[in-house]
Amino acid sequence: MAMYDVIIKNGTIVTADSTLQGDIAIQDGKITKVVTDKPLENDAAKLIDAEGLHVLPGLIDPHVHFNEPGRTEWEGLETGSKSLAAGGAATFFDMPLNSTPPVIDKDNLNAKKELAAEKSVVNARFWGGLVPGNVDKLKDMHDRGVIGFKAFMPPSGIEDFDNADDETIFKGMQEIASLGSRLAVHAESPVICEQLAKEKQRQGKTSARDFAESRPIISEIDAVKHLISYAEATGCKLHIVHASSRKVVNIVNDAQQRGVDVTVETCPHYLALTVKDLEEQGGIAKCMPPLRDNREVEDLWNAVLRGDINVIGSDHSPAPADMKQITDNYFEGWGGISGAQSTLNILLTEGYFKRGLTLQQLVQLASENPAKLFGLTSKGTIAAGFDADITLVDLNESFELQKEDLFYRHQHSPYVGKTYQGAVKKTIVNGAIVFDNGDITAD
Ligand SMILES: NC(=O)NC(NC(N)=O)C(=O)[O-]
Ligand SMILES: [Zn+2]
Ligand SMILES: [Zn+2]
Repeated sequence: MAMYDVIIKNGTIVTADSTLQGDIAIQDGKITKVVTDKPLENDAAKLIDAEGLHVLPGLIDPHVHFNEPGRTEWEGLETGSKSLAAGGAATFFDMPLNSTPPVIDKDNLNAKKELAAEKSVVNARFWGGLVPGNVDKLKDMHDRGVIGFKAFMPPSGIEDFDNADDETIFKGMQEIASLGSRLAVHAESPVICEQLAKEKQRQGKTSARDFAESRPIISEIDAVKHLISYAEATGCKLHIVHASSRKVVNIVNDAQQRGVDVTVETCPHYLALTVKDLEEQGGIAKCMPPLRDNREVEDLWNAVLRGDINVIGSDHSPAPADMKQITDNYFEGWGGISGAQSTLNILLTEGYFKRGLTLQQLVQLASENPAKLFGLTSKGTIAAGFDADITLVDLNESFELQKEDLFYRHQHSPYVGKTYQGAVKKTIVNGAIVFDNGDITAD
């Protein structure tokens, strides 16, 4: 009998605190040893030669919509989780909406948990939904392990997940504060967005730019300020998802300075795409909040580089191709980008290679921070005692993303055709190799 299940030999091991050459031993799904001063004896059932590769903690994607049960023709836990594995992620937090029924009570949560246990090739955790009328259901979901709660200020686009009015958000925050949990919010002002959208459409202005202008940055700022006031009044921990602009991040950072427990996420698409991509690629690049201009992209990168952003979520919100087709009216067509497989590629190519993001910063943002923020005490780094969630990357390999490379149910993404530097070679989840050189190898 070999001493270990797996040994990863001689890779460059990156954590938020260090970058060291060494060996990793894995037993029963856990990292049992990390040795950087001498080689480990080759006493394992499986030896992985990581010479020339970088070894990162598996990414944690805090924001995906996998749509199962009820809308698996849009994605599904199997295809969604395979795409994450192919992109180097070992864990996801699934949003409560776009699955039907949505996760707004314990029974729906249990149903989704069971499906994920059966179908996901990576670790799954869940957000619970806060919608009008379900404040008294939050505790049950909290007791069953949701990562936090999620509400929408503007309409969500899904008829069984209503947006939360102020009273729901306030009462919800009081309850969530008493549970010690966190409320994540899609923060765009429903008033500003609705009025501007009406005006645009009345004038027959429905281009990509018109759509983007109908959901301006100020609408995010207004919503975030409002939510921060509620967080201060109730003591509820707050999380702003998919901030599209540095200006939004600044509002969060100011509140953090005052001691408010508010955190902020941005997404790869706000760091890699602009409204020009929406004009050129059409519906495939439509999302809410919309893509901004180039200056916003650079400003947002500066926030990332300074450590002013807490986490990166893909906000993978897929839909079938026909729902993403827009001919001339950008107010129609599904809002949501397919991107879960590309997060690490974008952070490496746009961040590490182009803008000086260090690998340690990358690991902190994409792994350690989400683990710490959401209480995953055995994840987020590579150290003895932690779960063996590990991603092997070859920084010397570049590739052009092809449709056929995508594991999504619908093989489309605004990143297809783009060239990335740095390729995921293996993804290990709880000690098992689930992605290996282009193939899913999970049972
Ligand atoms: N119903 C959705 O999945 N919406 C999502 N859509 C986006 N971001 O365009 C989101 O997270 O708001
Ligand atoms: Zn959202
Ligand atoms: Zn989302």
